[in-house]
Amino acid sequence: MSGTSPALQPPADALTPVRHPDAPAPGEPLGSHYAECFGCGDGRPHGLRLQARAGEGVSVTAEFTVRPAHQGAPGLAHGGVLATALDETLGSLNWLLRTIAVTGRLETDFQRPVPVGTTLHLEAEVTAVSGRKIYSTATGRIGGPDGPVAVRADALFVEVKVEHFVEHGREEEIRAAMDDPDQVRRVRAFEVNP
Ligand SMILES: CCCCCCCCCCCCCCCC(=O)SCCNC(=O)CCNC(=O)[C@H](O)C(C)(C)COP(=O)(O)OP(=O)(O)OC[C@H]1O[C@@H](n2cnc3c(N)ncnc32)[C@H](O)[C@@H]1OP(=O)(O)O
Repeated sequence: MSGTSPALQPPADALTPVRHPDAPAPGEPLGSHYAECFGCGDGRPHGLRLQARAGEGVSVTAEFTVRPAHQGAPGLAHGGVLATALDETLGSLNWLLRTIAVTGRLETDFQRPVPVGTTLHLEAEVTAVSGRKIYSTATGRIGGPDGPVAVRADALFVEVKVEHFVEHGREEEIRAAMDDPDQVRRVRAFEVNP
């Protein structure tokens, strides 16, 4: 069973998403937006280290291999970890729009169990934009990029200013992020708003 609540239905006057002219070319890796991010950073030993690549239009692909640290039931991925993989993949779409946005709502369907050692092949795309609201959808397949869907999600991201993080984040991490020597991450974090 899968379904989407009315909160995730774009309004009738929603716009078709437009890829930013400076977005990475299809196939290019997006890199990490923050080294300590549990989804995409390489600073967290048990993090997902998900690597997303730009696709056509406003879409991305990504892979995540389930490790023992990601178990819920014995030998199987924890559902919350799989939701994180979907959330991270969906969140990376905003880089193609050059928008900073946070997850407002994430609805996930778990359709097949995902064993440890499995690589989840993720695909996501923005379907509509309405003001600050960005509507998107994602699937995670197992057994290959064309394998059966194990998990899927629909989401609403809400555009925010960089002040969202400065106001709400802990000061020491904010300072460290601002001092990050990695130019790509700094650009993604601080220069995405026009
Ligand atoms: C210095 C260091 C910088 C670092 C720079 C890093 C940059 C790159 C970081 C990216 C990180 C990615 C990581 C993965 C993605 C996460 O996991 S993000 C983390 C999880 N999400 C959060 O923490 C968000 C927490 N929630 C909030 O902060 C606020 O509720 C929100 C979402 C910003 C919305 O609050 P708001 O700005 O006051 O907006 P609000 O007026 O309430 O809503 C705006 C519209 O959205 C709708 N809406 C809001 N929430 C919902 C909802 N839950 N359901 C349905 N509709 C909703 C409203 O109805 C409204 O619609 P309209 O009236 O315009 O039609």
